[in-house]
Amino acid sequence: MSFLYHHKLMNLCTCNFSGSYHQAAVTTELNRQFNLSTEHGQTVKVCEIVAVHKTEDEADAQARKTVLVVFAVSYVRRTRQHLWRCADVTFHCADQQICEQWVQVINEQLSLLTNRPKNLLVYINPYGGKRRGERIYEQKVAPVFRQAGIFTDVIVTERANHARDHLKMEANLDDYDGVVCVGGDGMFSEILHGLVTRIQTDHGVDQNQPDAELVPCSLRIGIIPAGSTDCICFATQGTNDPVTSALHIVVGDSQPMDVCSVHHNGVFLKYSVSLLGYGFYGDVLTDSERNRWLGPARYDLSGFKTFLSHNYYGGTVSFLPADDNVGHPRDKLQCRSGDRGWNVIHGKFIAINSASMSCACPRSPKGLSPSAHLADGTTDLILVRKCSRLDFFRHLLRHTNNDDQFDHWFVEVHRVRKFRFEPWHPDLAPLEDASEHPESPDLSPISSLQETYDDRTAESSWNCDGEILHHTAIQVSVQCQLIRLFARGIEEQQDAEVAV
Ligand SMILES: Nc1ncnc2c1ncn2[C@@H]1O[C@H](COP(=O)(O)OP(=O)(O)OP(=O)(O)O)[C@@H](O)[C@H]1O
Ligand SMILES: CCCCCCCCCCCCC/C=C/[C@@H](O)[C@H](CO)NC(C)=O
Ligand SMILES: [Ca+2]
Repeated sequence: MSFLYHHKLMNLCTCNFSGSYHQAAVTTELNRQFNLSTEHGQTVKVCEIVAVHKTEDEADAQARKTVLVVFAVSYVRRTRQHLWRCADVTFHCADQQICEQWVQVINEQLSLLTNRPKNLLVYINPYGGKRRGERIYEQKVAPVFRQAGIFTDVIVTERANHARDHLKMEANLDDYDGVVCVGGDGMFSEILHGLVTRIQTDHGVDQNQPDAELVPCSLRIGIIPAGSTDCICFATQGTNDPVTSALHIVVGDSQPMDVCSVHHNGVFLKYSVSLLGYGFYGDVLTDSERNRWLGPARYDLSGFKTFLSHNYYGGTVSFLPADDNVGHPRDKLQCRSGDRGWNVIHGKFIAINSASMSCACPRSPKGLSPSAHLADGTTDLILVRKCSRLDFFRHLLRHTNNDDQFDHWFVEVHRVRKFRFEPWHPDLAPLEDASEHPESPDLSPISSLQETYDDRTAESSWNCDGEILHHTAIQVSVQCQLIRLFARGIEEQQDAEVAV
């Protein structure tokens, strides 16, 4: 149902929300921020109303020398580039009873929206990003929650893994409709692990079994971006803006999301929702952790250093393509259990990236895999083979413009449901990789940097949503729609609402 206001309808506005209310003539006047002279109209959907409340407008009443009863409707207003703001439209009525009826009816309509959270558990990482988590929450988010009548229990974390452990062992999840994470991707990872592990424990599911059927989480997770990359927030709502996130939570958005489970020899290691990166992104993260004091700038410095190092790593990647379940009636593959359909690739790789979502972030607005989907049960496996520095630079550059970053001879991408990686054992590693491109001379003048590098012994590490994994041989399996966020994915760009 829509709540329509238009300057031509303002003087006689018909209120008939449920059929049980009599017609009411409501004299209204829009706030000064709206231009009454324009011909444009505007519709506010009830599901995008944040709150309605009676207010005082003494100044206006004095100017008009008449007593006016006023109520204000706060609603979601789209501005530019997926940014949402809370805007108010104020209605003036000559009659107190009519005003109260409007407020009551709107509140009744809001109470029918059962997807809206009423009680939230909020965790704030005071040390994420530029260390502004607490301020961001208090100044930008708490007022929106208060306005929407949401109750919160807030925990400012005192150590790494505080939020994870609290969710795993202490929190009374029945008290809440959702969990809010104020921080970056690392903090989100804590919430993810705490919540998913708790649900599996409560349901007696053993996470160490790579083929275990995991139980989806009923509680949704909201992300208030206050980290360095904030790629999960950016890729699920199109912007890293705390107020926009708060409003997606208030309106009760729900976005299912795939989660990768990562195992090593049958032992559970971690979950990942965005990037699992070996080689380049693993090395960037390892180096950046040494420079945490630099804040978000640490990624730029480490990215530059890692690019200059130009390391590559030998290994074997096996994967199960996403379309193997579909098959074809004439493919002669009979229904049998086992590992049919696995592809195996041996090679030397600068980067092995598994992007379970686009991994868009301000540095790379279209992300590592622009067409990856949030909830399709697959991850995009991107293999960047050994190539020249110049070629790798061209590849990286394409993450920042509209050119296709996969359109290089040394890059291949596969949409997969599962994959495995095994680093080459130094004694078993082939001396030459037959897959290397014959015409790819290293055009870089900095090739001396590579002289001490032994590509038969070197191993990188895995960057798992911004956390380092301590094993290199891993098995990864996508768990379709294991969690839900207070988000709706990136909306098709609409014309931003201007003053009406
Ligand atoms: N009170 C705390 N003290 C120290 N570390 C904490 C605390 N609370 C959480 N952490 C840890 O801080 C790490 C980084 O936090 P967060 O992800 O919020 O910021 P970031 O690393 O700057 O951002 P991004 O992950 O987006 O790059 C997380 O791995 C989290 O476990
Ligand atoms: C010549 C300019 C090259 C610019 C290349 C930009 C490519 C950037 C791609 C960034 C993808 C980030 C994916 C997100 C990963 C997060 O999980 C993680 C934790 O926050 N962040 C990082 C940086 O590892
Ligand atoms: Ca996916």
